Amino acid sequence: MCSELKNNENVIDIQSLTFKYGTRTVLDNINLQVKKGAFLGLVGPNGSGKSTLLKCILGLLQPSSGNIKLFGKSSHKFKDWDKIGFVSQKANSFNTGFPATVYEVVSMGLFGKVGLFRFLTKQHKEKVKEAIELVGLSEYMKQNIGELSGGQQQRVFIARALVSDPELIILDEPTVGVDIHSVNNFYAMLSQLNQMGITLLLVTHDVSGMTNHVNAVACLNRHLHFHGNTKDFQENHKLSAFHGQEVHLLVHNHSTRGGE
Ligand SMILES: Nc1ncnc2c1ncn2[C@@H]1O[C@H](COP(=O)(O)OP(=O)(O)OP(=O)(O)O)[C@@H](O)[C@H]1O
Repeated sequence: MCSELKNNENVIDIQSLTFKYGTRTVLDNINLQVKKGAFLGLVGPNGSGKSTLLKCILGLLQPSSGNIKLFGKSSHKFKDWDKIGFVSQKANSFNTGFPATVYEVVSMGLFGKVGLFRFLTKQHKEKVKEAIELVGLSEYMKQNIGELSGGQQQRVFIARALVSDPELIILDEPTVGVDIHSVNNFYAMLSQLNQMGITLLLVTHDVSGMTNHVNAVACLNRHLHFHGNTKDFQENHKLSAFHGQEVHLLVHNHSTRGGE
């Protein structure tokens, strides 16, 4: 699926990035590299600049200074947006009362490639089914999305991102509103996608939930305070320095089924 970049190459390369809203600096000299195959958790307190950083990466905001490269290309010259899937908070991304089946919602992920109101080919239809299967929702294919649980709905949005064969998926707080049992399964599914070679950047407040699944963590609070592997992240002194108080991580080694 993801063959163009070698394993040690950067999917995202952020160099000396500063972003200001007016005169207020909310991102200050950020340097962050996300390697191909990484599953990076980006954490930080409210207002620390996480969404702003994502918007800069996605080309929705222009940095005040610094550079962002996506797949080795400057973000302002980057055109292969098909390579990047984006899954936002469920509540912000979709009106779940919308009368559409799981199959229809996932098909929408192909509109960028196929065009709106064009017919899907047999291969496209197979692709949609494959994506739904990958997120474990085959039996819900014909069900209305509004009838699914929060965790299942988020899986639908992942499948919608997967149909265009992205090499990187960026997730902004995808577990907000998802019950605790479904969250574990949701992370396990993300790990599976990562093992298939998809690079993942997960923005979350759920520090304890994600720690067992991601393979690297970045801590943002206007500055990048830490970027490294989960083992180092779990050392309390790093977290203390970051949050200004002692933080205890809950690390769950079991996976709980149910709740979906
Ligand atoms: N459009 C805007 N205009 C001015 N200031 C903004 C704007 N959007 C965000 N901010 C401010 O920039 C700072 C960073 O916001 P941002 O939304 O990036 O943080 P965040 O880490 O994603 O927060 P949260 O976890 O609460 O979603 C905050 O102080 C916020 O108030």
